[in-house]
Amino acid sequence: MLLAIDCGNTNTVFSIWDGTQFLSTWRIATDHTRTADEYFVWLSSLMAMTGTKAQITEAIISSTVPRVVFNLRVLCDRYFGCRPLVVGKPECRLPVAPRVDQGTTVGPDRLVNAAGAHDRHGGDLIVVDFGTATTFDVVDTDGAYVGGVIAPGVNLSLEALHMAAAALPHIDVAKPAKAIGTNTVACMQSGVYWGYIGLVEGIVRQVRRERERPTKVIATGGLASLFAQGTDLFHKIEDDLTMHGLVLIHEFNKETA
Ligand SMILES: Nc1ncnc2c1ncn2[C@@H]1O[C@H](COP(=O)(O)OP(=O)(O)O)[C@@H](O)[C@H]1O
Ligand SMILES: CC(C)(COP(=O)(O)O)[C@@H](O)C(=O)NCCC(=O)O
Ligand SMILES: [K+]
Repeated sequence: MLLAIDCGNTNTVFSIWDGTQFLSTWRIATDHTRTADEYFVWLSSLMAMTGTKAQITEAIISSTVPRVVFNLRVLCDRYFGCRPLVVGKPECRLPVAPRVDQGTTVGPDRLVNAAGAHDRHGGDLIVVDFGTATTFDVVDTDGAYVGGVIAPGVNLSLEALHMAAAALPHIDVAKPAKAIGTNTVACMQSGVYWGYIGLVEGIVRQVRRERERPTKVIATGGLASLFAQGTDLFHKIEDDLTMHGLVLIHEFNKETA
């Protein structure tokens, strides 16, 4: 079975793919000091507690945090006896090569999202991923990642408000009942929620103007469904998009080996 690992700047997600479906998905805070042994204790206790019977023999990793890859590699080697494929490394091939400036490094999560979304929806696409940063990945008709947009993430924006202004509390993102807030928290929620809807709609409008062709918008990431309540921009919301892309890239590399 395949262990697929999606490491973001905030959270790292582990999913087990049995060849047909995901058996389980678990999330842990991203921490580059976590050792292979710690990952294994955590993983094996979750497997035992949920009765997940999985013989892991293969692994694929996408990480936006380069420092965590070392310990994840050790995890795969020591406990699962395999060498993981790491997206972004030369030995990991992509179904379609990205078309970007020479010498640039695209976040592996964005390459994975592009592959996963194109497999499900075809081109042309914009994938919006609400992570630590909010990314917009533009996917061409043939599935190539051709660029995009990186905007500050929703929680980063809230954190920045709280950090910079003495009277503004730490709050969670939520869809406010009204745009006009009648208390501090409601005002902040409105600023971030409706400000973000404006950001997403504005960026998509501008990208579509540059692309001059019909382009579907696919959203992913934990906050996608919350923002879908404020706009009809999204053709589809897919929580498992990155994981789907990881499985796809793994299969592609096996087939073309
Ligand atoms: N369902 C959710 N509801 C509220 N906040 C969420 C949810 N899922 C993720 N978040 C928050 O969104 C931010 C991005 O999370 P995540 O998608 O895991 O980012 P990354 O992939 O960059 O690690 C984090 O601050 C996280 O706490
Ligand atoms: C933009 C990102 C920080 C998003 O990461 P995430 O929010 O998923 O942790 C990541 O994709 C990244 O580090 N990218 C490198 C630069 C680029 O994609 O062009
Ligand atoms: K991500």
